[in-house]
Amino acid sequence: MHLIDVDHPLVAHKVRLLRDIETPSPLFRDLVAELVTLLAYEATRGVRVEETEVQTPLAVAKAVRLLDPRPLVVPILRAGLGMLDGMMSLMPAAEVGFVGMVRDEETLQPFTYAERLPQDLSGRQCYVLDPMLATGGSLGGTVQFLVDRGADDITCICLMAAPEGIEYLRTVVDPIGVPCTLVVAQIDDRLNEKGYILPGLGDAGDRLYGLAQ
Ligand SMILES: O=P(O)(O)OC[C@H]1O[C@H](OP(=O)(O)OP(=O)(O)O)[C@H](O)[C@@H]1O
Ligand SMILES: O=c1cc[nH]c(=O)[nH]1
Ligand SMILES: [Mg+2]
Repeated sequence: MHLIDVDHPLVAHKVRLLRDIETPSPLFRDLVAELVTLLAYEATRGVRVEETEVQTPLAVAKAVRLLDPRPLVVPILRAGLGMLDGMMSLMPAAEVGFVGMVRDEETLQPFTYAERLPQDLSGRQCYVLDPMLATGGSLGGTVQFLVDRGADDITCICLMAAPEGIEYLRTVVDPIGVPCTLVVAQIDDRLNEKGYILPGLGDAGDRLYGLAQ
């Protein structure tokens, strides 16, 4: 697994605002979208393109266009949905598949309650979105879904990751042998006893959309 820890002062500035307990949901949502576009710039560096030409008003220029099949963006609901618009604004031609997962707060095991992915993902580049990589169960489970459908190139984009989650993801991804990149804005210190990232930002889904019952 290839790890990219994005080191950029604007990213760090926005992460501070995101962490702040005083940041209200509307601003939190805007910050998540802004951060995603900054991370996506790094994450899509390897997006597959083919050479073509374009007619300008003056001459023919060499150019590139996204290669088919188009990339697939996969937000992990709920919190990953907050990252979708920012990603799609950078890559509007991409398609979108959905995975809904929620952690059991006692066992910390993810429960899959929704899944809408293309049957055949062979030859597709997949971009998985989830702001938080804590134990890694949710992201690891999603990567496994994609690999089972034939995905052969996976990039995960997270805002915050715990070292424990990164190591767990490696144990899922490395034996599979599919190229996988993890792009993160911030690697935090550790998990607390309830599986929350420290210092983190709390529950990303709740901060985006309100308290879940
Ligand atoms: O790495 P893990 O230990 O699996 O934890 C991370 C998961 O927890 C959060 O989702 P949550 O289960 O709170 O669901 P939500 O997005 O609906 O709030 C987060 O968005 C990740 O999906
Ligand atoms: O810190 C954490 C861990 C899991 N899910 C979150 O939203 N935040
Ligand atoms: Mg949550």
